[in-house]
Amino acid sequence: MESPASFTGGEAYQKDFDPAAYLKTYYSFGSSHCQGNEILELNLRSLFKIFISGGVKGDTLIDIGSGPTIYQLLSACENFKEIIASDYTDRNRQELEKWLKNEPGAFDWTPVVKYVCELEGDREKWAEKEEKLRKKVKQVLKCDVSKSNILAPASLPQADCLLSALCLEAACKDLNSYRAALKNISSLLKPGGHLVMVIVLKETYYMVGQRRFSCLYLERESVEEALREAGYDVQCMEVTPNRSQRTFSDFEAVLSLVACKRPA
Ligand SMILES: C[S@@+](CC[C@H](N)C(=O)[O-])C[C@H]1O[C@@H](n2cnc3c(N)ncnc32)[C@H](O)[C@@H]1O
Repeated sequence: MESPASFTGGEAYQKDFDPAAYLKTYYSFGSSHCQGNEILELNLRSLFKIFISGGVKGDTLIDIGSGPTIYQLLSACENFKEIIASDYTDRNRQELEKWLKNEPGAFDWTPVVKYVCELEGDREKWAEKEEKLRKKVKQVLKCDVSKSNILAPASLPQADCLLSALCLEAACKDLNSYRAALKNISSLLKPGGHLVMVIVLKETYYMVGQRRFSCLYLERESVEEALREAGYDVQCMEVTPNRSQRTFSDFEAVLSLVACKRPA
């Protein structure tokens, strides 16, 4: 199946991607939006398994296409000294900064942080974890995965770990650009370093408020092939079918993975 003709590229993201609507739809815990919550819980458990049980660790982690969200960093922040977040749009980066600076009007991640603390063994440590994460995120940078230097004009030393959740399939028009984007982001990773990804499979669109955003239709096999071609050995991969109601998007499964960058 082809992704829809109406590809929503950088301009659409910059103009129409509303961080508040996105957060409300997909990241309200305890709201009536069950789909977001189930998938969010699944992703939080996968990231817990990868970082806490699986022990992916190091000095620096770069999160690519962070959007306005921090859930993906909650377990990771236990295992890295420094985190760099990044996103394409100004509004997403501002929304993220608002939470990092604990400013009024920032999204309330407390229920999500509590859930992760519970997974990690002590629900009561949520305020400590929020503070830890706020300290560890050193920068929020502009990023464009379609460029060879994705963080230009910034330039960073290669990191021990790259994390990317739900970004490349949103940012890329076709499989060729997906493969190219994977290679672009990989230049930021040390040989032997880990790439952690959360990916939606067989999705063609997702809604942000009333706006429909396109998604590159991906199958597990195309992801595996793109990773091999970009120089990775996949260490673990888990596919979970989507059993929830499909109101805001049409994905069929979520894939989480850890891959290791082969030495050059
Ligand atoms: C579905 S959201 C995912 C956000 C967040 N990582 C999450 O897990 O909810 C897709 C993100 O990709 C970003 N994006 C779109 N095009 C991009 C590009 N060319 N380079 C980097 N990020 C891009 C968007 O700004 C948006 O934040």
